[in-house]
Parts: sequence; structure tokens; C-alpha cells
Amino acid sequence: MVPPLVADIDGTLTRPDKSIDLRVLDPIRTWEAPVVIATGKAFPYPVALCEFLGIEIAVIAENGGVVFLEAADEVAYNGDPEGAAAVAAEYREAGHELGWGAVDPVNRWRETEVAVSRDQPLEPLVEIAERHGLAVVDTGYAYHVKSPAVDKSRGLEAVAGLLGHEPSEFAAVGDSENDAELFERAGRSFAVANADGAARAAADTVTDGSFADGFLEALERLHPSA
Ligand SMILES: O=C(O)COP(=O)(O)O
Ligand SMILES: [Mg+2]
Repeated sequence: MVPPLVADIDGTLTRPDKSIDLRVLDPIRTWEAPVVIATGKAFPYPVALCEFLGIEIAVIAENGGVVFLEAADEVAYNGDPEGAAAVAAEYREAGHELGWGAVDPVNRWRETEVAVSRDQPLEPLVEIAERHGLAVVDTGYAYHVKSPAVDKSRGLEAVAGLLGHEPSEFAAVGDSENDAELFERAGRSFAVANADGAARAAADTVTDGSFADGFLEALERLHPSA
């Protein structure tokens, strides 16, 4: 039996420059079980990815802050958006920026947390977040200011139920500390070789390959092709 899959985006389906590695498209599209896209990115990004892949929209966005299954026709929100906005305001008042420019496509459609560019100072961000009861997660692509109660594993619990599966039936593939809880919750977990220490420690298996090579290797182990 092919297990349902939960796949991270950045660092897992991508090349090092953050572009999608095109080799992952058909294997996801033809996977013979549900595929959930689980990401720290804002809601529209994984929705668009599912759309362009031609698969049912099943997404965990904003590190679990937003969960959506197309067939269920309802969005579930978790987290502390007011707290995250207050942290962002205080961080700016202290003279720092979120770091994505005036249009800020990274946060523009973000509804439950705030993402800060990694070229901005981390220490004051952590200090302000902690005062607001929030945590900062470093994905290797951004610092995410989020509720400590929200993570991708909570998202998996919600979306798995809607899909009629147990979270433990899923296989998860990811690369960073925002995947660690997900790896603990899924039945099988793979960190790609470029993964950070937290993801590697939480995963059952670390692949030999990096980035999409690692993702494709995980799929091959889950469902050997001939
Ligand atoms: O948005 C990020 O910082 C990372 O996104 P990811 O969870 O898809 O790797
Ligand atoms: Mg990632």
C-alpha cells in the first residue's frame, strides 16, 4: 500500500535557489494516495502549487496556522495573529525591518504569523516574541514568529482526519526545524540530506540525496518502482 504523503516545500521540493525542481512534479501528481503540502509559506503558495500540480488542494500553510482541504470547503485557523502583529510592530519600533520590501509578498497574504528575513537581527526578535508568549522558528529560509502551540503536526492531525486517515499513516519529508514535530507525528519520516540538526534528529531516516534528490529517494523507498 502506498502511504499518504505530507511534503514540505522549501529545501525539499526545491533546488538550492528555492525554485521547484521539476523532477518532483510528476511523482507527486501520480502518487497513488493523498498528498498534503505542508509549508511555512503563506496560504496562497501551497494552494497554487497544488493547483499547478493538478492535485486536490490539501495544504498546511504558515507552519500549521492555516489548514485547508478543498473537499471540506472550510479553512481552519490556529495561532495568535494579533500577538505576531504586535511583535512585528515592536520589532519595527526598535529600528528593524521585516526585510521583504514595501510590497512584502512573504507576509502580504499571511494570516496567523509573521515571517522575518534572515538578514535581520534574530536576538531582538526572539526577545520581543518571548515577551508576547510567542516562539521564533528558523526554517533556513525565514524566521517565523508563531504561537508555540502551532506546528505542522497539529496541521497534519486536522487534515488527516478530513482525509479519513490517521496521522500515523502518513509519510513525511522535510528539511528543517519547522518539520520536526511533523516527523514525530507521521508514521514514517525522512529528512533530506541538506536538513538542519533538528529535522535530522526527529526523522526516522536521513536520505543520501539533498533537496529534491532526497525527496525522490524517499518516494522510491516508500514505493519502489519495479
Ligand atoms: O517558509 C519557510 O520559511 C519555509 O517553508 P517550508 O516549510 O516550505 O520549507
Ligand atoms: Mg522546508
